[in-house]
Amino acid sequence: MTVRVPSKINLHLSVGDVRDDGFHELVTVFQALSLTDEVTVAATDDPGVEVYGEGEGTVPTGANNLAWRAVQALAAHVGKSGDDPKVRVVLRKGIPVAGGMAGGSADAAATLVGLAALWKLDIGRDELATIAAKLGSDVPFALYGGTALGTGRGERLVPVLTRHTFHWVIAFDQKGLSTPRVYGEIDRLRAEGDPPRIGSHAPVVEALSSGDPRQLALLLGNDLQAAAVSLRPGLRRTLRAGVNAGALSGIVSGSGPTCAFLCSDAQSALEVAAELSGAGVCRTVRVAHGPVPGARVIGGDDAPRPSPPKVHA
Ligand SMILES: C[C@@](CO)(OP(=O)(O)O)[C@H](O)COP(=O)(O)OP(=O)(O)OC[C@H]1O[C@@H](n2ccc(N)nc2=O)[C@H](O)[C@@H]1O
Ligand SMILES: Nc1ncnc2c1ncn2[C@@H]1O[C@H](COP(=O)(O)OP(=O)(O)O)[C@@H](O)[C@H]1O
Repeated sequence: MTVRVPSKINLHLSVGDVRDDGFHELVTVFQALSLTDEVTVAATDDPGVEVYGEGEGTVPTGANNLAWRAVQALAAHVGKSGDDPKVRVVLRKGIPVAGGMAGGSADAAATLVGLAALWKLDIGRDELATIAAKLGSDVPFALYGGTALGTGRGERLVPVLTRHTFHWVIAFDQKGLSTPRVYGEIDRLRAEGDPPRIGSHAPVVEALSSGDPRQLALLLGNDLQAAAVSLRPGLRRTLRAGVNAGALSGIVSGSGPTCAFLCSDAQSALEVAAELSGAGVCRTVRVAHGPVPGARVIGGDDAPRPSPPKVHA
């Protein structure tokens, strides 16, 4: 069973204070993008995880892989527990690792959807979302996709109306940034001074319903950007280079270090991507559009072997 699953960016990421459980209270607007991973789950006598593409050779393939944690969580939920569920998970990754685009969360969500189909479970997306939330704050969104307002630690979702397909250029950095480290850095910056905080999400939601990328471009905001830039100062140059290349605006995606640039249309995105590639400020440049749907089965037992993730335009 093969599942395609989107990455995400946060069009708006407002980070509140740290809670007693160590998580920060968030108000965020997620958008799912066409930069995807593909996850195949199959019954096997040789259980485990294989990783190809982004992160091949560095992403853990053992019990720490979020996809494997999803296998165990779903097995426990449906009473199939055993030490080692007899499942093989193959990840074909197009989403940058530790990039702030929720690739690990995407793989966990895809594994839940793929296994539910493989095991022919009578289980809805909302029930999967309760399991997903225990695996990580961003996992439920990868199940639903689209554009959504996230609250709590990001796991409580309501859909947001969008009237437009938005076109993005995505700049991958040389190496990833750890999410807890970036949250720690924003706490440190706030303890030392008072970095500006982004305002309400309401104007972003309005811009999404109007569908005007120019209006949306003025409103993109991320409270974690200051922390990501503090840990990775070169991101300032990347953000400038995207705008100089013709993007309407640029933002650090979630906890970074990936940068996302909003463009006026598909043609402009191709031009910005070409120019940014030549600027020497990042490892890889991709174009993507959003919103796209959440994790969905694209191939079953009888289907032809799926092609690798389509990450180029
Ligand atoms: C920042 C965001 C924005 O969407 O995504 P990424 O940029 O990492 O993809 C998320 O909040 C990341 O969500 P996710 O990566 O699922 O985080 P989790 O596994 O739940 O938590 C990892 C760690 O991040 C910190 N964390 C996460 C979520 C939150 N609301 N407050 C936090 O402080 C905590 O230190 C936690 O231990
Ligand atoms: N399936 C997976 N894909 C990517 N990373 C994973 C996976 N499972 C576990 N990890 C670990 O989680 C960390 C964060 O991964 P990722 O979800 O890609 O980043 P982010 O939280 O920035 O969006 C990685 O550094 C990696 O060690």
